Amino acid sequence: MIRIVRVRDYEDMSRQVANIISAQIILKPNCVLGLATGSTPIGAYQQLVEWYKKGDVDFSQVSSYNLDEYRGLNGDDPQSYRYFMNENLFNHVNINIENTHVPDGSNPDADATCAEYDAMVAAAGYQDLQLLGIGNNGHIGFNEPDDHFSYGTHCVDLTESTIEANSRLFDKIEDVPRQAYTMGTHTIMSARAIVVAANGEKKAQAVHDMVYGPITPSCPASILQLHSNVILVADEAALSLCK
Ligand SMILES: N[C@@H]1[C@@H](O)[C@H](O)[C@@H](COP(=O)(O)O)O[C@@H]1O
Repeated sequence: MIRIVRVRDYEDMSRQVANIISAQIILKPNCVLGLATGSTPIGAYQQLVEWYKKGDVDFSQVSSYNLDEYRGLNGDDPQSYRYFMNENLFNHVNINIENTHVPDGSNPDADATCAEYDAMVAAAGYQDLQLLGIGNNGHIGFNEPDDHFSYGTHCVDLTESTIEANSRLFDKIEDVPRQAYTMGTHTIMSARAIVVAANGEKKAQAVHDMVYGPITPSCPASILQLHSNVILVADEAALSLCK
């Protein structure tokens, strides 16, 4: 079931999402968080850093597993998702960096990287709370539209639309990696609770299809309808097709 929280704007969305994450940490200080990258969660991470500095949220026992990483990028690369997480959250709070996990984009052995990542998430007991953004084409993590749902962590060929959407963060489109390692559907759906954040008109079709469309791998996010505890935090623009 997907519960919808309507918010005014990006700032409001960020505060609501940060509140859900901090509530999870307060309820279970040693919780396992599933974390996401992209423009969407940046505001929520900033809010959490602010509350951490005020002493209202303590990450000392938290562990985290990120959804995805570009294949071929080292964690020191400013375009890598490991770098993004360090810059936007981990370096500013008291999380033990050893307890933060991102698939190893520098390992060209896809089978080994993915198997190792799945084993780690499973050994941690899966995510208490998974944070998700949504791609313009309905992708979650880097699970792109396909003819079947993926299972565990795997290597994907990014679609042209995703490469184009993400090229805004690179100097030129040729620099965007063509492949990524991503948690699969089973891993994402194994989380006890899931919060999806979405803002802006570009997400409207994907948000509509996620909530009201058929459950189909052509909109990977639609599988969230089968999860018992999903909260969608979205602004009016992202909800504009959900009448
Ligand atoms: N792999 C990431 C996703 O995890 C993210 O949710 C999505 C939306 O990104 P944004 O938040 O920048 O719109 O696309 C990226 O490609």
